[in-house]
Amino acid sequence: MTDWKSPDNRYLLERLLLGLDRRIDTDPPDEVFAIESTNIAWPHIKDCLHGTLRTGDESHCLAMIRQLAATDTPFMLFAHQFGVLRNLILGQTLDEGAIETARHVMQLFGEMEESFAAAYLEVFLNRLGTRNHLRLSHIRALSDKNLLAYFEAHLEWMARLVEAVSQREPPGMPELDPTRCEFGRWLENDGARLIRDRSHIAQIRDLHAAMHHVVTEVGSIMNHPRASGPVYALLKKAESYSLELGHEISLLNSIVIMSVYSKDPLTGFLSRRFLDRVLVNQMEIAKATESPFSIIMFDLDHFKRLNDDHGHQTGDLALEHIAGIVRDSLRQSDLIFRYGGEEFMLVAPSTSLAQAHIIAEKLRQRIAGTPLPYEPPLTLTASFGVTEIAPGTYEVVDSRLVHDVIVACDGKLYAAKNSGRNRVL
Ligand SMILES: Nc1nc2c(ncn2[C@@H]2O[C@H](COP(=O)(O)OP(=O)(O)OP(=O)(O)O)[C@@H](O)[C@H]2O)c(=O)[nH]1
Repeated sequence: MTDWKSPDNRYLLERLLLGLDRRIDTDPPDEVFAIESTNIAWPHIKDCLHGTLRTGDESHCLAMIRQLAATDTPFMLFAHQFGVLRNLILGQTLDEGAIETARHVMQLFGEMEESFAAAYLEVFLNRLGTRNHLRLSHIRALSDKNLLAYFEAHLEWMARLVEAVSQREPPGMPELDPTRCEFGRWLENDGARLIRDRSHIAQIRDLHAAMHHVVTEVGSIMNHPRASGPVYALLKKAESYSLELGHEISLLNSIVIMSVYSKDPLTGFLSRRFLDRVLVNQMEIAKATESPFSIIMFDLDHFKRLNDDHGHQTGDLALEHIAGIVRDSLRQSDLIFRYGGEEFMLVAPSTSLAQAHIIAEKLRQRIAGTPLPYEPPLTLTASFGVTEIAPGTYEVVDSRLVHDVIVACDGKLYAAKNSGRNRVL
């Protein structure tokens, strides 16, 4: 293997780079114009290369690479511009008819790129390890893990992966067979029984298998001489699959909560005593899966009047009627609590504010558009408050945070009542 840092090679590259600079000043090729006008990293790449070639010290280049990695700038952007630079130099060398030199330059650029990609991968692995550790700590903090125990097992699997790749040790890789890791075994057995929707389970299996496939690829190439760039790209993909998996497991977890925790007998909704625990858990899950969730509080309008005019029994019928509409309108993974007499709280995992507004608006319309079968039919309406809980907005999950979130949502509901009822705020 040639060494691009040897004095001879540095001299050759520097000479070619200076030649290119002269040409750029007098007769700039189109690629340079396009890339200079669209990207600010281009001069930095050239400057740091000049510096490295002159002194043999690549620390300036590595600092730039680490800076790119630390700000999550895709390596591809760097690699692309580095490739443009290489092609310009190659083109110039070929124009001069120096075919052997061109071949040599190709090899040197390949080595330089690998050295930069390795530095980039190292920073990425450190950051991935830290992120994964943080996700694990949020899952470990859960009071009722239920299915999230499998996400915890999966995150431990990810931690082994990061360790094995950092050490470049294929034997240290976690279980690669998607049906034999802890999550995979659960998915094949109890998971398949829990998820009644066949297409949903097929989707989760595919996602899980795709992640294993990507990681198997990492294991097979990581010790190849130019693997850092592809390993980085594959791991980035594996991390995004991993988060998606966490998201799916958290939705399944809600199904377990809805089927196991005790319910209010009239509406069949979860009783309020579990609310704080569920919200604390949901906040940790949101942190671990890096996805927001939303809560919707809603309250029937003028319910006292309905009780007063038609009797308490009719009031009870109305509550059952509303419960039926709500149940028919929601996902299996949404958690619904009876918060007070005629007040409800919906906890919608992995749901943004905009999505939650759509859900609330749909509920509002269905409630107002489906009169209680009575003689004559009674039109009911409800008012809604919606709040999003984004994982980036809090550090510590505690009862105070839960309290603040409920107060914020209740405030919206109160405002909806005050601004005329039968609306979503
Ligand atoms: N039938 C019945 N009524 C209930 C139940 N729980 C609470 N209520 C009644 O719901 C009514 C709620 O009244 P308010 O809090 O004044 O609210 P509202 O009349 O709906 O007025 P707004 O919320 O301001 O629109 C009270 O009369 C409660 O007695 C229940 O389980 N069954």
